Amino acid sequence: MVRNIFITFEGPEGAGKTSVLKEVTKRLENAHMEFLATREPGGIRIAEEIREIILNPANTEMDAHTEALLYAAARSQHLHEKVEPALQAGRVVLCDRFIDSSLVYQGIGRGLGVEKVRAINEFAIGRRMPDKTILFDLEPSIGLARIEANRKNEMNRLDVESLAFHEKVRAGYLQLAKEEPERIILIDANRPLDEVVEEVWLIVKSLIEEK
Ligand SMILES: Nc1ncnc2c1ncn2[C@@H]1O[C@H](COP(=O)(O)OP(=O)(O)OP(=O)(O)O)[C@@H](O)[C@H]1O
Ligand SMILES: Cc1cn([C@H]2C[C@H](O)[C@@H](COP(=O)(O)O)O2)c(=O)[nH]c1=O
Repeated sequence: MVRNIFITFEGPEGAGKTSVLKEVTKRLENAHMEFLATREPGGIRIAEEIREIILNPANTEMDAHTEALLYAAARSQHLHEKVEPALQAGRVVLCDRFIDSSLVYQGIGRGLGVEKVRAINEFAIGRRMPDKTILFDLEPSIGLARIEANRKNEMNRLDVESLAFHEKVRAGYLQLAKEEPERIILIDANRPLDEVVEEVWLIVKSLIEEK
């Protein structure tokens, strides 16, 4: 049975997207589901190399336009090389971040404007949008504290932005969720990890079953 569905995980830093994706992946494996779990920026060699450049804390001189274009370039390559083929093969695709991250981090956080950032992304990805997006909502101070508390988590060039930047990002996500309630499912990420995993698993399972 073809179950191609494109689901993205979005949210501010430390909201738990990566941790939850890992657990959901295990459950999909146990259910013998054909799926691809991937991330942005990255997921393939070229995009991982672009990721290194964007997130390197030493690259302090990077202009906001350059940053937006690099994210869009990584997204284009990742989409065409990995995501589209998986969807065409009938797989469930789960992706840790996608276009909404650019709309809020570059469009709102950096102040480039959502519509300008959307336009360069339309060039990068055409009409492809996620079927559903799970938005992990969390106060940025809590997410950043989670990252800092775990010494294994390195702070990247975006993590070290001011709290005010991260608060704009969160507000941007909540605004997007208001504008697109059909696509964006808002969840409260300020709960114990196992509770969040359970909720997200039920959402993913029902989306796949509805397909
Ligand atoms: N619900 C939770 N409660 C407490 N700690 C959590 C929870 N979810 C994740 N964490 C911890 O917070 C840190 C960040 O989690 P994770 O990497 O999953 O977040 P993320 O949303 O992917 O962050 P980023 O976008 O910055 O990569 C990790 O140390 C993780 O163990
Ligand atoms: C896709 C995308 C990401 N970002 C930011 C968000 C995070 O700070 C980093 C990615 O790190 P993570 O640990 O994998 O979450 O990049 C962005 O600003 N714009 C984007 O399009």
